[in-house]
Amino acid sequence: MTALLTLTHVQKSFGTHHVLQDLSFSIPTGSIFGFVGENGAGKTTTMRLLLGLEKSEHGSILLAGQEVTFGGNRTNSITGYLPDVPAFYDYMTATEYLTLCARLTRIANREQRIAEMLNLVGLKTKKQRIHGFSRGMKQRLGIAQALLNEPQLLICDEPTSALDPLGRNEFLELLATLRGKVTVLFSTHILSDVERICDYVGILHAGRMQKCAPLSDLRNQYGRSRIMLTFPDTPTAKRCMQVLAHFPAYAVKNTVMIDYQGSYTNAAHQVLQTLTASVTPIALQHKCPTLEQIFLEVTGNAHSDNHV
Ligand SMILES: Nc1ncnc2c1ncn2[C@@H]1O[C@H](COP(=O)(O)OP(=O)(O)OP(=O)(O)O)[C@@H](O)[C@H]1O
Repeated sequence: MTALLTLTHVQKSFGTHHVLQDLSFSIPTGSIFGFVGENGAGKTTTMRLLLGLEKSEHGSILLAGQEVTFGGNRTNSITGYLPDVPAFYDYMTATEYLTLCARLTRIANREQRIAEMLNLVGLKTKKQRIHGFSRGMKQRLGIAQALLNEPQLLICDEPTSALDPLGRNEFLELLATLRGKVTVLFSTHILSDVERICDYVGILHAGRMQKCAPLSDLRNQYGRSRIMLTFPDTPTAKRCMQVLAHFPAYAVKNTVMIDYQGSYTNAAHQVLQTLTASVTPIALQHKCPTLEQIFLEVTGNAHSDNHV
């Protein structure tokens, strides 16, 4: 794995509040990296450090082999940034606005690059002014702007939080098309969005990166896989609990949940072999651990009462 971005032992405090205590992690080149943490965990602070907008007390940040420094803007030429609600000059059209940005940042081949970006994000409106854009269109224009300078790293700070389900869906599909072309740092509270498009996940908690791994590894390591049996009624589910007395199972109304480790096939086989004819389920479902379960476990917020 080659890493585009590496943070090593980064510390950042505001007065006596130690927000980042010892933050170390890497983002593999070309990946979509889901950056998650509770409110106030320090995600925005980390992104501001990556953009050279905050000064750390300790540690180093290397982006594409270059040191990121406070107030320095060298690495910003290879970084794109998309905030949750991007601001524009609303009286302009998308093309006018991108032309202004391209002029300010001295981008070569302006016209061609702008046309490519508008095409990439699917904004075909030539004459419409930005004030008439939906939130989703504005977010897509935000991506076009952030990608204008062909960055190696695209930082997105809660980019879907202000979007409706349709806009969110379109936005995620667009972000997923960037996989392998741009390395994306995707900060969000919406864990289902991370599950949908990210290959790597970093969980920030108590000033440190508690876990940083491919999502598939976290699924294997954390969270419980379950088998869910559905019965026609609650009494049958209760009878099933008696039959499965030696399994780590619990009943919720007419369903029975069974935790298992290892192979799903083996676990399902054992359960079905143990069941008797009087407790035949009407459905059997395999429940994979969700990122939410994993997140709660890693941050120490998982409840022992595991009813779903
Ligand atoms: N300029 C500042 N001065 C003082 N405290 C700050 C400053 N910026 C951030 N903080 C504090 O640092 C902590 C981390 O804030 P940050 O915005 O980085 O968290 P976050 O993980 O992005 O949270 P959220 O998910 O709510 O946006 C918070 O307690 C916040 O109040």
